[in-house]
Amino acid sequence: MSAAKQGGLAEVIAGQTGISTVGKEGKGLSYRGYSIYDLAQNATFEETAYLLLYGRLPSAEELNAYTKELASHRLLPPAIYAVLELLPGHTHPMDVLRTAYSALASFEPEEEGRSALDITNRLIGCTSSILLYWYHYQLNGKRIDTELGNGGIAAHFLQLLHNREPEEEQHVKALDVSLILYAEHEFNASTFAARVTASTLSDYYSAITTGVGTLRGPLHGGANEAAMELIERYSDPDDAEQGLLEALQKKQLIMGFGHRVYSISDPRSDVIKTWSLTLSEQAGDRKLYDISERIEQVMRREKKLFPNLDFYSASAYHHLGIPTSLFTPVFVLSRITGWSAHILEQRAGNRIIRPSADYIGPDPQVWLPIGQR
Ligand SMILES: CC(=O)SCCNC(=O)CCNC(=O)[C@H](O)C(C)(C)COP(=O)(O)OP(=O)(O)OC[C@H]1O[C@@H](n2cnc3c(N)ncnc32)[C@H](O)[C@@H]1OP(=O)(O)O
Ligand SMILES: O=C([O-])CC(=O)C(=O)O
Repeated sequence: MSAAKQGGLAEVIAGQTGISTVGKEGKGLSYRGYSIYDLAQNATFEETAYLLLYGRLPSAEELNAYTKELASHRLLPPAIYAVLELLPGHTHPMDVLRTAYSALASFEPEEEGRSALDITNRLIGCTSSILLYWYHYQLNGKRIDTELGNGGIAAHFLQLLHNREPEEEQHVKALDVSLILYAEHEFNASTFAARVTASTLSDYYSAITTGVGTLRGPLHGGANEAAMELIERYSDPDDAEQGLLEALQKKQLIMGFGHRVYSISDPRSDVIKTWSLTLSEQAGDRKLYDISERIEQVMRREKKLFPNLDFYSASAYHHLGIPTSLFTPVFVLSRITGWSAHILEQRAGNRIIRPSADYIGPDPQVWLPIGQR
């Protein structure tokens, strides 16, 4: 490894987990032993959340009760709606989520007989309410009813976003699959950061807001928004190829490509790519998909790099009518499950996470009184 490539805890085993594995060669992604492909094909997001949080698949009765429980959390305390109304329209929606979670901590703290699991379910259930109440209020001063809709998390999100019941069952399914794919990924940066916070015996909300803040960066969850900005820059695939070659010549990072663990492909990318194509064809508009595919070809040819989950999520979300600034918050809606499972696992076998550093600073110095410096 070159000197420049040191750091970032690359390939360091930083602990144990029973929640998910990306496999030894980074291609066998599974949650609690279930392949991501089986889950994306057969499960719902609620079923996946249950699996991650309770450690096993639910029975039909348990799933029904759990889905209802999550739906019972859509109403927020009046003070939270008031806080959301105070946040200006230029606030990044990730800041909105972080702030609302923090505010909720003072109204529904962990200490008052609420377990971390209770709060997890509360946050999964009310995240769309937080995000879309703020979004509509800032966009057109409208105070939406956040309890609307009978469906699960994906249907609720789309209903609040578009102010109507989702017309296309395929749209709900596509978002549901995306939430499954985004739910959990071992010791990624935001999960690891949340575990560090949990390891100090801090409260659950602090660990979750740590996760939100860490996910926001474009090298991690923020890459889905950056990927959309990239794709939208180009008028057609040839334009994209030319633009990309110029960007690579300038040594620019192409967001939505590469991965710390995977070296050949991200197993989640094929699944979301298929959905991106389905949604594009359904919309009768393949422009973004075709541009994305050309970018993928150029990245493979020029850099031997492959799209990660964030890349085709961008065009898929676009066809679901999700504004780009809400892409990373949708990632949060899903990843709360993974973060929470890890916070619980960390607490169950806790030892404070505190690595050591290799000191490369100055040799011991002679103290100079302030007047002599
Ligand atoms: C759901 C998720 O969070 S997935 C990750 C989302 N993030 C992104 O898509 C951001 C773009 N990708 C990246 O920045 C990186 O690939 C990361 C952050 C995902 C992984 O980082 P690292 O493991 O540190 O990758 P590393 O820097 O070692 O990459 C190896 C080489 O490939 C290059 N490279 C890696 N990704 C990219 C990229 N997206 N565009 C251009 N070059 C890249 C690096 O510059 C480096 O080149 P060098 O050896 O000449 O310096
Ligand atoms: O694992 C990582 O480093 C990033 C990632 O793909 C995720 O968090 O889903």
